[in-house]
Amino acid sequence: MITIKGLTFAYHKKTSLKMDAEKFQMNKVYAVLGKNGAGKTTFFKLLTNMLTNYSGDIFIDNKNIIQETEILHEVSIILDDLEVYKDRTGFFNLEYFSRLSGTYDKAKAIALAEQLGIADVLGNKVKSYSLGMRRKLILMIALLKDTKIYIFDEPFRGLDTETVRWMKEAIRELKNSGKCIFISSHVKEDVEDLVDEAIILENGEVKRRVSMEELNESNRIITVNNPEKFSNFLENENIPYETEGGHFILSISAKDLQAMFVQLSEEEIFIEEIKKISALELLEGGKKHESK
Ligand SMILES: Nc1ncnc2c1ncn2[C@@H]1O[C@H](COP(=O)(O)OP(=O)(O)OP(=O)(O)O)[C@@H](O)[C@H]1O
Repeated sequence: MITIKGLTFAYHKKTSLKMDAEKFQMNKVYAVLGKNGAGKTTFFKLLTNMLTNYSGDIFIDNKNIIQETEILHEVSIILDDLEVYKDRTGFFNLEYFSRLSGTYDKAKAIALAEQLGIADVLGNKVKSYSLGMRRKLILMIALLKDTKIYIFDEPFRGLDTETVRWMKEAIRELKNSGKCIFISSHVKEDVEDLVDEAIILENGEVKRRVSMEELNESNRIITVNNPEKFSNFLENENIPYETEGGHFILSISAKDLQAMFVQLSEEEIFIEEIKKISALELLEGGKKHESK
């Protein structure tokens, strides 16, 4: 398990990540989502001691990663901007990066490369690779390691649809073997069918954590003639909602919505517009109102 306590990190005095009392479990896939600059990569770098001048504590399996650094052998990380040695072969890079924190199994590397369709080019210099081939090589570097935690920064970027499917399957297999996996992505659809929970970062803070169930719920954006009356109604009925730019966001089934229509018309609240939206589409906005 990963536990974070009172974490604050600043680049040049500007707070870039703030996180408190967050826990992440094994056997789960977490998506870390957020706009450019939200703090995704910073979070990953903090988890792996690439950035250490922070206040607060990060524990992996109850070991403070600053004091007991050997626990980081249990973490594989692939950052979006990982630089491989372009003047060397694919084989060289796989062996080099594998040996940095463990052992190298050439047979496993070849088997993995065959699945990814790059076995034929592993003997060639990386500078002759296409972007997709280079991305595959980078994914292989992470997948060849046997660790408890895997961090993939934008793992699907530059990959074709078939490889995205393959990578998702690889991530599911890791999860089924009890690992904890973090992935960041800008493409929400890429993570929707994969993750157990999404961590929504905004300006370096966790805005929300959304479960898989919430991700798959269909939400509705509702515009009404009398917003004040409608919010009172929702609160009286104990229906949780969020608001965004004068609209209401509700997670409600079609059946319950029908029943609500009747009640609303009795109270002279009229719905002007309803739009269906997936939970992930909401993640960049919305102010949560828990019903009391
Ligand atoms: N080396 C650095 N020096 C100074 N500020 C930095 C540095 N790296 C990141 N930042 C700042 O920290 C904040 C978080 O950046 P980070 O790269 O973690 O965001 P991100 O969510 O990964 O963004 P992206 O989606 O663009 O990769 C941003 O405001 C960014 O400008």
